[in-house]
Amino acid sequence: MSLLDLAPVIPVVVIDDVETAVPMARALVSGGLPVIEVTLRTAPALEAIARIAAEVPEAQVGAGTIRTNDDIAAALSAGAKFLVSPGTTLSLVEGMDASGLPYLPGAATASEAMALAERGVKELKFFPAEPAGGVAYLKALQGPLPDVRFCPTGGIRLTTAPDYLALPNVGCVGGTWLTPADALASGDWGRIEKLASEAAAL
Ligand SMILES: O=C(O)C(=O)C[C@H](O)[C@H](O)COP(=O)(O)O
Repeated sequence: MSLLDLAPVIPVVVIDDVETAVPMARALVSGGLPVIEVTLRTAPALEAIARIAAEVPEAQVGAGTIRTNDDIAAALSAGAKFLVSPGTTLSLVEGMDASGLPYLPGAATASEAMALAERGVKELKFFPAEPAGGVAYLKALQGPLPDVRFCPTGGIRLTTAPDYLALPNVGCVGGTWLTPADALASGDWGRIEKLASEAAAL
């Protein structure tokens, strides 16, 4: 099944302390969000992916902020199940394709989406969703690019997600609002599970 259709929301997670990775993933899964993107923005990110992959088998853990082919290799060896990038270069999409994993390459314009669709890649991350034009922009892309589907991410919250999810060219949305830094730091797994269950009901 397509990455876009597994859950209405993909939590985008920034891990500062590797010890939070497994309880956080369990809270997200219990709340109903099994697809989790761990951004490669922090030092513990790869170890966090490895631990979630090993200890939370119900989760589908992927690597976000993929920018280089070295990132792809590192994500693969950590056990990532999918790859997400904020934007796309030719070598990056070639590397993602060669990885054998599902992937969501980033695109923010009609031209970027067309370049990927020309290669047969038609499921994309729309980033940064809100600054790039949000719901109105995606609605406008639907006419000329009806076969391209998106996971918009960037500035989306629980209250704005439904407008995106109502679009026919949106499969799911991504966001960091499910795992607030203060909830991770204080180990407030109940709060994260509640945020996940609200999002899973969208
Ligand atoms: O790190 C990445 O790979 C990214 O592409 C950026 C993230 O998806 C956004 O930063 C989402 O963050 P919020 O706007 O807080 O929901």
